[in-house]
Amino acid sequence: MALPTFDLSPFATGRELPSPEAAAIAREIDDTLRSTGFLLVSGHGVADDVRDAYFDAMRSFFALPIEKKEEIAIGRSACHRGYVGFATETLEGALAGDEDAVGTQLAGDMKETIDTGIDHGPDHPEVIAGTPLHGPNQWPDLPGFREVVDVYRDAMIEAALRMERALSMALGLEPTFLEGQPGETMFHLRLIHYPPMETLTPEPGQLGCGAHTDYGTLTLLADDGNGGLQVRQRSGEWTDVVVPDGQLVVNLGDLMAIWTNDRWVSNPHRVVNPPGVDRYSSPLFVTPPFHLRIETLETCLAPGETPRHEPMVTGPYLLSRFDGTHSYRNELLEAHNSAT
Ligand SMILES: O=C(O)CCC(=O)C(=O)O
Ligand SMILES: [Fe+2]
Repeated sequence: MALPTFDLSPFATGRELPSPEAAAIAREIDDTLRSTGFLLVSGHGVADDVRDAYFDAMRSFFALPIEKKEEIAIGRSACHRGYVGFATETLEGALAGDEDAVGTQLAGDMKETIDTGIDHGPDHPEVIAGTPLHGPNQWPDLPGFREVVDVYRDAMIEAALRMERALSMALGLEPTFLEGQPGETMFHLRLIHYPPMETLTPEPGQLGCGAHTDYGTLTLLADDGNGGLQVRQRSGEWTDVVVPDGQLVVNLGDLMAIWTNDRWVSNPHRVVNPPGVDRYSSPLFVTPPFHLRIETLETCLAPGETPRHEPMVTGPYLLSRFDGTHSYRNELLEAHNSAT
């Protein structure tokens, strides 16, 4: 399915907002998001050479022997950062409002990842306060790797800010509404490798990445052009997402439904490992500050209308979604892994 592409350059940091040009794009984005939670963006500010160096770094890391990769295993991190091995995360069934379905499919995803976030040193106030999900990344012993990933994450955060400005305007709010929420927005950059299908012996229903919705507000994803990402339309049909070279896919996470009272909702998506070729992809997950209470925005309520969702505090909600899907945090999945 060809998704529409929107130019984010009018929302770049330093550009005057709101501008008539930005307002027109924001209106079109709103029209699209009322029917599907997926779209493409250009003008996001991530330079091709920055992206190419990052994808090369991903290939180098995932080619390392498993013992080297396990040196930075996520289970060694107190803040959910590090290497997640094959079949240890199970996204199938991780759908909003359907938490009971998580874990009914126990065969884990046929992918491996590194989960990273903004590096928080020991003096960061949230680290001092012991807030979960805040702390340092774990880095492999690969020269230049950390620098390349940090440069790419910074570029992707700028892309995310452009998108947040567009979404804020699309909701009839100040352009800085989303980025200006009190506290520190969580930006989790994930590096993913999917091996080719024929190198695997999947259990029934096992996928590269099981059907799920994303948890936060917004995800921006780059891939290597090898395909495999599929999105479920409101009609129930699964369609392939083709990401043209140089563009990013943007999709909504579940918290957006609370904020917008279901004007915009997330779509389930999944990855089928492509045949004959490895797939590398990388989502940046944008989640509002840990302590922020998400409740329906006034601009998304018609006169007399009441919110359809209970308010939710971001951090505990995100942790509960991680607990359901990561075997190192979930006894049921852990037991399945050690038995197979
Ligand atoms: O690799 C992809 O294309 C999608 C990954 C994804 O949906 C996720 O990690 O949430
Ligand atoms: Fe996802």
